[in-house]
This record gives sequence, C-alpha cells and structure tokens, in this order.
Amino acid sequence: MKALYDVPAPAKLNLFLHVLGRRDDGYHLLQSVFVPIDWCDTLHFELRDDGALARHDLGEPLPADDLCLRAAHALQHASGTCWGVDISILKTLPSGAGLGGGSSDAATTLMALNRLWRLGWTRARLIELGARLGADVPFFLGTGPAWVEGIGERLTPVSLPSARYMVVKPPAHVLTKDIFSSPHLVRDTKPAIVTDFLADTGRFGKNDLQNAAQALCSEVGQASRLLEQRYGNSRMTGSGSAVFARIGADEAPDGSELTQLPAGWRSRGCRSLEQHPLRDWTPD
Ligand SMILES: C[C@@](CO)(OP(=O)(O)O)[C@H](O)COP(=O)(O)OP(=O)(O)OC[C@H]1O[C@@H](n2ccc(N)nc2=O)[C@H](O)[C@@H]1O
Ligand SMILES: Nc1ncnc2c1ncn2[C@@H]1O[C@H](COP(=O)(O)OP(=O)(O)O)[C@@H](O)[C@H]1O
Repeated sequence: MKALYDVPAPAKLNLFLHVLGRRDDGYHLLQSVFVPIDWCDTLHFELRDDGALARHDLGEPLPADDLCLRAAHALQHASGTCWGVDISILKTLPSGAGLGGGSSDAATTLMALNRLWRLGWTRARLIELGARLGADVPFFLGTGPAWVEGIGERLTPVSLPSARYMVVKPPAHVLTKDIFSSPHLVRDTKPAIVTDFLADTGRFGKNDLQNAAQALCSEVGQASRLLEQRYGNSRMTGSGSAVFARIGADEAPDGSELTQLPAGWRSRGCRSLEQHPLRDWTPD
C-alpha cells in the first residue's frame, strides 16, 4: 500500500457537557456525550521512503504547528519507523468551533499512518499517544458515540439512535482557556451517570461552558436565539463558538445551509454517525 486517499476526519457534537471539578494540574474534569457527525475534513496520505513528513493544504492554510504534522511526528518518533508521508488536507470544518476539527484530523492521521506504515498498533496504544496531542483526540480514535469522563480520556461507548442537527458557526471564537478561567463557569454538583443519560436519550443536557462563552462572545447567544426561534432548541458544542439544534427528519436536508445568516456565519445540516467511519481500521 503506497497511499490512502479521501480519508474522513469527522466533527463531533457534545450533546451535553458537565464540569465536575478541577484537577491539581488545573484541567477541569468533565462528563459529556460526544457524537460524531457527517461533517468531515478530508485527508490524503502518500507514503515517502525518505522519512520526511510534509503537509499540503488543499483549502485554507493551516497553522504551522498543525495537529496532523504533530501527530505524524509523534507516531514516527514513538514507533521508530523510517517511513515518511505527504499529508494533503482539504479543510472544511471551521476551526475553534467546539467541533473538534483539529483533534479529529490528528486522530485520523494516527489511524491512517498506523495502516500505511504497517505498525499494527492497537487502539489503546494510539489513544495513549493521542491523549498527549489534545483532550479530544482519544474520542476520535474510538469507535463512535461515547460517554466521556476525565478530561476526555475515559471513554464508554454508547449506542444512540441516528439524529439530525443544524449547526451554526459565527465567525468569532472563544479561547477555551478563557472559558475555563471565567467567573461565569458553571460547575455541576450532581454528576450524571450513563444510565441516566441513556434513559433520556435525545434530550439535551446543559453545556456548563455556555454561560461563560456567551459572556465572552455575544455571537454565541445570537446563534442560540436564532436556532431556538427556528427549531425550538439549541445548545453550544464543546467550548464553542458553534451552536447546534436537533432537527426533524423532514427539515433542512443533510449538507444544506441556512439562509439569511449574517456575513461570515457558516451553517450545515448534519446527521449523527452511529460509528466512526474508520472504526475498523484499528485493531482493538
Ligand atoms: C472542553 C472541550 C470539550 O470537548 O472543548 P472543545 O475543544 O471540544 O471545544 C475539550 O475537551 C477541550 O480540550 P482541548 O481542546 O484539548 O483543550 P485546550 O484547548 O488544550 O485547553 C486550553 C486550556 O483550557 C483549560 N482546560 C481545557 C480542558 C479542560 N478539560 N479543562 C481545562 O481547564 C486549560 O487551561 C487548558 O490549558
Ligand atoms: N488540522 C487542524 N485543524 C484545525 N485546527 C487546528 C489544526 N491543527 C492545529 N489546529 C489548532 O487547533 C485549534 C482548534 O482545534 P480544534 O480541535 O479544531 O478545536 P475545536 O474543537 O474548538 O474546533 C486552533 O487553535 C487551531 O489553530
């Protein structure tokens, strides 16, 4: 195998997000259900025999310390392989949205290179390496929707019925660190448990980060109100600034965009994925 083309890196939504406390290192402990959706970046991987790692942006330029290259460097170093790769990225997911785009790109890179370089690493070993790249990377190395605890490294797969969502992303975005250090940060006192959530599948929980995000960025509240008016529900995903609403089977076709949005806003009709598209690429 010399190449892998059209490899997807799906985004995710947080159906709810509880902040339970804070670790000694300052990171906050979370409870959340993450669900992958069919809004994806697309990556191509071509084997190099000179050991070089190169990235080619097919869309908007990516940051110099792009998470795909960081993932490739980390796996090349940890595995000791002599192989290299040319990574081409067609970025469609907005960055800094709470959609996990960069984290998903990193996870897809680890799974694709594990296959291209014939490393044979297990999922658990990739997750251990991925957790050092970002708190959301372990989720994207998993099998699909998951109950997530810790700072994102403790995953319990859950099966959820497919659902449809309209996602709206205003142009501004909020720094995750500013949200967690905000006086508006809500902390949950009563942790939920998996069975509680599953008993109420489909009913959104709260996002404890949303008050702080709205205090820092008025567009998050604006996006929430827009979706409440159109669909009767809304919730910020992750640390924002994207907001989503659950929509009916007969509303907004998949991939559609909302009209009459302010300039620079993005939107997309999405469907949840019952499993990660690369689920079978990695041995458990
Ligand atoms: C909170 C989540 C939920 O999915 O937000 P999104 O990234 O999806 O928006 C993620 O776990 C985000 O994880 P990650 O993206 O790795 O966080 P970073 O940007 O590295 O965090 C920036 C800063 O936010 C604070 N931080 C982050 C995560 C966490 N569980 N507790 C924290 O206190 C820390 O000060 C950290 O240095
Ligand atoms: N391939 C990438 N795609 C998106 N963001 C990236 C990538 N590589 C690095 N980043 C950086 O990671 C941060 C966004 O990460 P991402 O997982 O997309 O966050 P969010 O979950 O908030 O959308 C930004 O600071 C961005 O500059």
